[in-house]
Amino acid sequence: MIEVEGLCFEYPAKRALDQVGFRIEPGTVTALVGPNGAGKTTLLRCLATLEVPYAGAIRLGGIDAAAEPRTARRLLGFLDEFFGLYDDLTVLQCLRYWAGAHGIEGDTVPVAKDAAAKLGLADRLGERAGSLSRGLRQRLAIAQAIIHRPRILLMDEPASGLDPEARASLAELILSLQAQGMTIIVSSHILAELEDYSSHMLIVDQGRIVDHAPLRGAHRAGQAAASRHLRLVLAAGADRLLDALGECPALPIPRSARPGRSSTSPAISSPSRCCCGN
Ligand SMILES: Nc1ncnc2c1ncn2[C@@H]1O[C@H](COP(=O)(O)OP(=O)(O)OP(=O)(O)O)[C@@H](O)[C@H]1O
Repeated sequence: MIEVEGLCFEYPAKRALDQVGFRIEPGTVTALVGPNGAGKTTLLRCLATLEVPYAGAIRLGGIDAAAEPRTARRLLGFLDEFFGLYDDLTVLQCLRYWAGAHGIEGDTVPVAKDAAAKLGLADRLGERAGSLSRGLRQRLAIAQAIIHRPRILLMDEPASGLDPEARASLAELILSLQAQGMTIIVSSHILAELEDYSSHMLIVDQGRIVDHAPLRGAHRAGQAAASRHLRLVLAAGADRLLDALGECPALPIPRSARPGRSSTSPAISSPSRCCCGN
């Protein structure tokens, strides 16, 4: 569904993406994670055809995004991190406006009502966008992004600024959009936001993909993430850390690093006890 090869993007004084490549299967929810400045927004904007990379290829549903950006955009919904709404319009008017902007012809009311229903906004159609809470504004922005029934939805930091209840509801919403057949990429630098709904994780750092892996299941994504990204807090320095960790069967220590396979890395030292967290 989404294929990226050798993608490079540069701002005037900064290479933001460097030889990025990956493939995302239809119907998956991919968490795009990485620290601040890693390149998440730039990557999403390139996928959304809002930025033009200087090298590499992006294919969306088999369509070459550089050669046919307009066709590619029909497949795409994009939620910007700093989305804007027409605050003076009602929810229904906002949705009808976006239906028209996406080229939907004829009576746009049923389409707008359908999108509102999908996002739990059916009883808010007459309310002004400017009067909605942050969580409901987020829902309206997503409804606008999916009004043309895209096959791919890209969301940049959708949980930012939401309270825990609204975040939980966003997670449910993402799962329901996935169940409707969408392929979704959601960016965040907060792992905990992504763990309830992601089927895959794409980790970017300094403009490069450092890992891309399936998680064991949406509801166990957090455990999987924890098992893949372990933070050790050492009470004191000690030798033979890998030997100590290798004795714990629950830890995913690579075979090559297990005791007796290789010498302990001189860069890592181990205490006789350590505590682990994520
Ligand atoms: N308009 C710009 N001009 C110059 N450099 C930029 C511009 N936008 C982003 N950058 C730089 O490109 C790199 C990638 O930025 P990007 O916004 O894609 O990262 P990010 O992972 O989304 O970060 P965050 O989590 O903070 O939103 C960073 O070093 C950033 O400073």
